[in-house]
Amino acid sequence: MKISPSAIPDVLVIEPQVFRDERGFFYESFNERRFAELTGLRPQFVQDNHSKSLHNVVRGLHYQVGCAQGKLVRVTTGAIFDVVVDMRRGSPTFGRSGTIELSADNHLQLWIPPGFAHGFLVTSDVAECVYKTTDYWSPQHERTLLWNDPALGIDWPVDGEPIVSAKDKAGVPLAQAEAVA
Ligand SMILES: Cc1cn([C@H]2C[C@H](O)[C@@H](COP(=O)(O)OP(=O)(O)O[C@H]3O[C@H](C)C(=O)[C@H](O)[C@H]3O)O2)c(=O)[nH]c1=O
Repeated sequence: MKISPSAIPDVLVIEPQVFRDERGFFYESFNERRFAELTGLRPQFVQDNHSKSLHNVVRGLHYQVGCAQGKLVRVTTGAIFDVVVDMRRGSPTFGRSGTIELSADNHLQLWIPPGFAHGFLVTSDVAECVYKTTDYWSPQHERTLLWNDPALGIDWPVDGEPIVSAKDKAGVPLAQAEAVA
């Protein structure tokens, strides 16, 4: 397993060691001891999520206030353009976005600390995204940042009009968004 920093300090890119043979491949998708050795972090995950999305779907940008979730995200089918935005009040990178391709082929994972909005665009025909969270989903604490707010400066590689939920279409621009204390 290799850990590399991303454009935003604290957001980490994880490249697992993949063992391939004539049958296929095997890799440890999470190892608490190894993760702690390499990052100094011991996130306590309480929830595993799995979503499947069609081509050109955008999900997000979601975050929680009061019970912010850290997330360990990977893709098991297809590929996504994954996006994080720093929503931590007082952060020197507040409002800064980071993007990365996560795919079933590259096996990359993203560690997103609590306090970040997260979302993605599906760039393959279909994509399955699985991720662990360090706190429970809480609808009343969930906030939606407008995914295509020009102030975020995110160059989404959309294929025409993306498929976006009503909730996400009603997202809040960064200038009006609630920060995470
Ligand atoms: C997030 C969540 C949702 N739900 C239910 C609520 C809805 O009935 C249904 C779909 O929820 P939603 O449209 O919010 O799903 P996504 O748009 O994939 O939300 C996720 O989008 C971005 C990518 C994230 O990083 C978040 O983890 C998460 O907010 O699942 C649950 O029962 N538990 C949950 O933890």
